[in-house]
Amino acid sequence: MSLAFAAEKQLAVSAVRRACNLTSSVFNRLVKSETVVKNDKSPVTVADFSAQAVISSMLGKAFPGDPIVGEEDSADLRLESGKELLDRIVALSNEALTADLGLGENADWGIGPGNNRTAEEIMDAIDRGNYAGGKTGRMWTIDPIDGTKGFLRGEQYAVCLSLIVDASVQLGVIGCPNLPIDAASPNSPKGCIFVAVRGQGAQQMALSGADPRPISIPAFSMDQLNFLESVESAHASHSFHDLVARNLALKAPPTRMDSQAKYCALARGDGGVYIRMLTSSSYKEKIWDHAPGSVLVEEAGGVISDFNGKPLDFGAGRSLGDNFGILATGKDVYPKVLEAVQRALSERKANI
Ligand SMILES: Nc1ncnc2c1ncn2[C@@H]1O[C@H](COP(=O)(O)O)[C@@H](OP(=O)(O)O)[C@H]1O
Ligand SMILES: [Mg+2]
Ligand SMILES: [Mg+2]
Ligand SMILES: [Mg+2]
Repeated sequence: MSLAFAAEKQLAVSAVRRACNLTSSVFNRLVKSETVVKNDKSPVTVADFSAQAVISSMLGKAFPGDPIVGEEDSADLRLESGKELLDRIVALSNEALTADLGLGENADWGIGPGNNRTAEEIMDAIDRGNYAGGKTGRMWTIDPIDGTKGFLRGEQYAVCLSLIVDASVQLGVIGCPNLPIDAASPNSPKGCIFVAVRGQGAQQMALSGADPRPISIPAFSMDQLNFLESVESAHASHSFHDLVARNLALKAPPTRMDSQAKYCALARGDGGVYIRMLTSSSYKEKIWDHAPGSVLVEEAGGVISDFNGKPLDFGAGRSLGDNFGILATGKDVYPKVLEAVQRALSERKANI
């Protein structure tokens, strides 16, 4: 008997790998090039749309009935002013879809030489990501480039895909083209894919699929524990995280990293706690920013919840349901860290 979600996992890894190859090549060709003026966001825009088109095209072939919650939509590309952008996206998507990787991928997924899509097909693939989400049935989430700011800085970013069934994340695949395979030697080759299927554990492999190995969250003593937090202070409140760190008397400084690479770092023990305090009461966290990371952390033996200890609600639409803050860490230290978060919340309230 084959394992649950075996076909989905195979497709998801292959789609994320092709999308990672694409985003790396856009970075090398465009972001690094000196012809791109500083603060020009177009390389990330091109890579974002193309990566979503590649993943969605493959999902559409393999699982045509499954809806997709994707971050991007093609409205801008359908305007006259979007023509040039669209041409680049079609060329890049087709380059990624038709590449012959020699990895024995399934020919039915519409990939490999000769599988070029038209501009209309590419835009339709992007727009298959417009699903509103919900409590029941199967749906995929795509975040083609998570950590767009990190991508432009040449730092961490992630290509993220998940399968949610009846509001429970069953499969998460995260590609991190800039993450060293071995965190202990930062000069080791870069580029990893993280995979988790519910009930089947968590795994890391090189982008090529080589060197697959199970990963899990090690037991941390409070002395060794450190926080993993966003680089962008607009995304998460560093000052609130500092308050929690003081409550725990942490000695190690926080590691700042963009994207769901933080969840990957946690899952293999590069850091001890993922923490994310909202900076604005009007912002709702998006399900594609946390679904793959959440199943990865759980399958690596960790716990993920909001700051009230409630599970993340992936069944309330494109945004998370009624959750406040995000906390993920190993099972053994979780109760202590949650308590420190709650103490920091009441201290902050008392000081307002
Ligand atoms: N005000 C805000 N608060 C929290 N998250 C935000 C935010 N504005 C944007 N984000 C999300 O933060 C993600 C990056 O996560 P991190 O801060 O952990 O690197 C972004 O993903 P994208 O880069 O895919 O748009 C975006 O969805
Ligand atoms: Mg994102
Ligand atoms: Mg994104
Ligand atoms: Mg975004």
